Amino acid sequence: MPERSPMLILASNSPRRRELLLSLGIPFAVEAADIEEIESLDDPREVPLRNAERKAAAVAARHPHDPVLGADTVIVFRDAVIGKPRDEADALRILLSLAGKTHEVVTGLALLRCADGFRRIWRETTRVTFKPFGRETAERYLSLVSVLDKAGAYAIQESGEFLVESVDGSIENVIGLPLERLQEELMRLND
Ligand SMILES: Cc1cn([C@H]2C[C@H](O)[C@@H](COP(=O)(O)OP(=O)(O)OP(=O)(O)O)O2)c(=O)[nH]c1=O
Repeated sequence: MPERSPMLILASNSPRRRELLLSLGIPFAVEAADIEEIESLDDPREVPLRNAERKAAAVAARHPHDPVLGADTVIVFRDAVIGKPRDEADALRILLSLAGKTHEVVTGLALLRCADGFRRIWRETTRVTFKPFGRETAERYLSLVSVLDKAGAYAIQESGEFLVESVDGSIENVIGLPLERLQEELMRLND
């Protein structure tokens, strides 16, 4: 028997995910998985799914009676994954490569509970189109926003208007946690 009532655990270091999950008004605890993330696979859209599953599984193994949520956000552009930039120069290169074009922001989600084998793994995609900006705008953006911990070297929630022309899909998904489907999946935990 568990020593306390089961509680949702968010397997993440991301303050943005914490804030988004808080907005659902569900009690939860946070315990980061700290796994090594996969950076590429033949199918780039599989990368966030596998990473989300690995993050959730690492924490779920330590708390078999609690449901655990893992998530991973990547950019997919020209059939390749763009993760977090290595350094400022890499960030500038990434932003310039995305300027004037449309990319996908793909978040993988995994909700696992070891005790009864509950297992839901899904992904959500948002299409983001960047303005056709040049080096000056990209450098100005990088001087304003800290991007080294952000997939694709930008944060739509921080001065995103510098870069973003349009968004097709969930904005929360771009920030790291798509809430609508998540809410539905969380309700299944009690079925
Ligand atoms: C594109 C984009 C990404 N991001 C963030 C979301 C994610 O936190 C991060 C992508 O890295 P992730 O590896 O998905 O997450 P993380 O390392 O921050 O946290 P953890 O693995 O512990 O859950 O980039 C934004 O905040 N805004 C954006 O516009």
